[in-house]
Amino acid sequence: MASAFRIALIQLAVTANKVENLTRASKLISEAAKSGAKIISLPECFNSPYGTKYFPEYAEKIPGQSTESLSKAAKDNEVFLVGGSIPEEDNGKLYNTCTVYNPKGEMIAKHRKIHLFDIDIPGKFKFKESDALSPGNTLTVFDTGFCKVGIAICYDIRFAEIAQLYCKQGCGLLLYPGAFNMTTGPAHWEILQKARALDNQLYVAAISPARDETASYIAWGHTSAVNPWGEVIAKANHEEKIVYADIDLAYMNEVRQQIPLQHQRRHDLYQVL
Ligand SMILES: NC(=O)CC(=O)C(=O)O
Repeated sequence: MASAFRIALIQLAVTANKVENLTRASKLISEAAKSGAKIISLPECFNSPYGTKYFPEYAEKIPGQSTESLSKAAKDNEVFLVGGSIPEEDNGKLYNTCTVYNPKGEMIAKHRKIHLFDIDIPGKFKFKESDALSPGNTLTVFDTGFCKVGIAICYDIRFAEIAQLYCKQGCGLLLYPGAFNMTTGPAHWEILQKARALDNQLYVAAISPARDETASYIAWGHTSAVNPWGEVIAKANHEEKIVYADIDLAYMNEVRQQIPLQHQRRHDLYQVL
């Protein structure tokens, strides 16, 4: 399998119309596949506006309407597809869930957001995802043949240990469907991607919905990809856009040889268990 491949990150303009979101996502997935992308990702909450009041209304069982549409898009375009996330209903509980498909359209992974977004920045921004959602309890890595890919959702990017564990499990790429906002986005979105990429010397991408100034939660946008040297190699502004990034695992290995962090850890003194 090739050590260099293209990924596409779809900064989708999500609306309140679920069918419209699914149709538009499928169209952009086809466009990205035609441009040579082998792994394609949608943003967090790609089928619904982001907000605790929307989750119960848009929630679906898996499999359901949205995941059937993702499976078909992966199969029709013969790509690995990371389905951003959707509000999922299971046994009376709601989750923020990412499903992943192989080029045959088979679901190969399902990841529920582990850390719920409960923050309070007085006078600026408050959000309590746990008012509506329950947290997931598993970490998620899948293999593509190109490299192993680790998945986590949005707020999960702030927890460095997950990325470290994924690195230890052999991932070359971490994908974070996410929707930062106008307070934390400019402050932390890019620097967190750089931090996870540099700490672990791998590729990191974060995939946001496009910004909708009329929404109750205004997403920062700025879908981007960062290489193992900590450089932003591809980036959107805030409008709908497909962001392409070329992943080069030979380059990743070069960086790891030049600065051999992986072999220099003092596990005799410390260890993340
Ligand atoms: N929306 C999120 O889950 C996270 C976020 O916006 C932040 O960490 O900031």
